[in-house]
Parts: sequence; structure tokens; C-alpha cells
Amino acid sequence: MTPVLSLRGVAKRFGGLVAVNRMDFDVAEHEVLGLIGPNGSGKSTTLNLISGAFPVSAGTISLRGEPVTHLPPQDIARRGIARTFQLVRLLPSMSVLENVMAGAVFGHRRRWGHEAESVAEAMLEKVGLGGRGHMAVGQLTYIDTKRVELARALAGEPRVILLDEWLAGLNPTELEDGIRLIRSLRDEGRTIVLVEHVMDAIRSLCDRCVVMASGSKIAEGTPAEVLADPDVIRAYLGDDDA
Ligand SMILES: Nc1ncnc2c1ncn2[C@@H]1O[C@H](COP(=O)(O)OP(=O)(O)OP(=O)(O)O)[C@@H](O)[C@H]1O
Repeated sequence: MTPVLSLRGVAKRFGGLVAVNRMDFDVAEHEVLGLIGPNGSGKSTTLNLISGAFPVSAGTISLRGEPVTHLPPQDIARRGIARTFQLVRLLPSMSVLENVMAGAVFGHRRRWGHEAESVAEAMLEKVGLGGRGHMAVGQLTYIDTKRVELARALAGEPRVILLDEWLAGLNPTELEDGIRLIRSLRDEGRTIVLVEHVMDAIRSLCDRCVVMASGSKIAEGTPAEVLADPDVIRAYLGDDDA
């Protein structure tokens, strides 16, 4: 079966630095793929290449077999790749509901007016913010801004969701809630790529992991397999997240 998302020989150079080096991996429909690795190994850059935030230096990125490699980010979103950011990006002058509606309007399925509003309301409900659409985003706690960003990504009804350290910075209680929320998306059969440092989340959420070190893929397999891999252990040694 054609993978939902496919990377072949994908590379990114920043001047002389090779941040991502010949990455190959596939994401199957309904799969949760963890992209893990030590700090600076190229994970966020890989998500930025997939979402079109950065142009690739080489290689091909395909969505259901169709290359999306050189499309601008808004076209990639339109084709069905939605994302959240490591540092939450919301529109502060707009309400919670309007932020989520933007995801419905500019996402994979074009929804307008009342339709966009009802999708946005349903997604706010799903992420635990039902009834709070009228609030200003500035009134929200940190985890709730993350929930809004997730609702915005979901509101576009994407084929793939990219989560860039969605669980970072949460306290232990919030983390439990956050893992539960992502698990509920997984249980709905969504296709997700998540960059994550929280090992408990990786173990409990991911079907498979791709491990990066210094820009390259060094391992791929189930969480248990990759976390027991000597190359992976070596890559993490000396890193604060080991
Ligand atoms: N816009 C940029 N310009 C220049 N170098 C960059 C840029 N973005 C990332 N890099 C470099 O690319 C390398 C990979 O960074 P990246 O943020 O992708 O790593 P990461 O695995 O996501 O790290 P972390 O887990 O700390 O977020 C690093 O050396 C980083 O300094």
C-alpha cells in the first residue's frame, strides 16, 4: 500500500552544516511514528522540510505517492499535512475559536463560515477546550495554548499531523493529560509524526520510531527495539536527555 508520507534522500544544508542527511522513511496510514534523537540531531528541521517551512537541499517528499517537495507551506497544508510548532504560534488578536477556524479555512478541507465554526467547535471539544472558544488566546495557560494549536491542526482534517515536541514544558499532571489526548487521536486512527523527548510518551504512543543523530537516520523500529539499540544508546550518551 502507498505510504501516506514518504521521504527519500531528503537533505538540508545550512551553509556548511548538514542538518539533515539523506533521510529515508515512510509513514503508513493510521501509524504514529516517533522521530527521536539527541538535541540538534535534525528532527525539527525534518518536520520543517515536510511542512515546507524550509526548502529541501536534496531528495523527495511525497504525500500518498505525489511529490510535495517544492510546494510552498500553504499548499502543503492544503494537500493534508498539518503541524504544531515547538514554540506555540497563535494569532494573539484573534479569539481561541477564530484561531481554530483558521485551521479549518486554510487546511486540507476548505470550510467556510458556519461550517468552519462548527468544525472548530468540535475540535475544541476534542482537545478539552469545549465552551472556551470566546476567550482571548492571551488568557490561556501554556498547555491550553498547545491544545488550541492542536485543535487548529485537526480542524483542517489533515491526512498527517506533525507534532513538534507537543508535550515539552508540561508539568507531570499536564503531561499525563497530554499523553492521553494524543493517545485518543491515535485511537481514532489518525496518522501522526511526533518529535518528542519524553520517553514515556514515545513508549506508549509510537508504533515505530526513526532515530536521528547528527542529521542521519541511525535506527528504525519499534520503540523497544530502537531504545535497546547500541547505536541509539551511544548517540544519547552524554546528552542531557539520555
Ligand atoms: N534555520 C537554521 N539555520 C542554521 N542552522 C540551523 C537552522 N535550524 C536548525 N539549524 C541547525 O541544524 C541542526 C539540527 O537542528 P534541529 O533543530 O533540527 O535539531 P533537533 O533534533 O530538532 O534538536 P532539538 O531536539 O534540540 O529541538 C542544529 O545544528 C541546528 O543548529
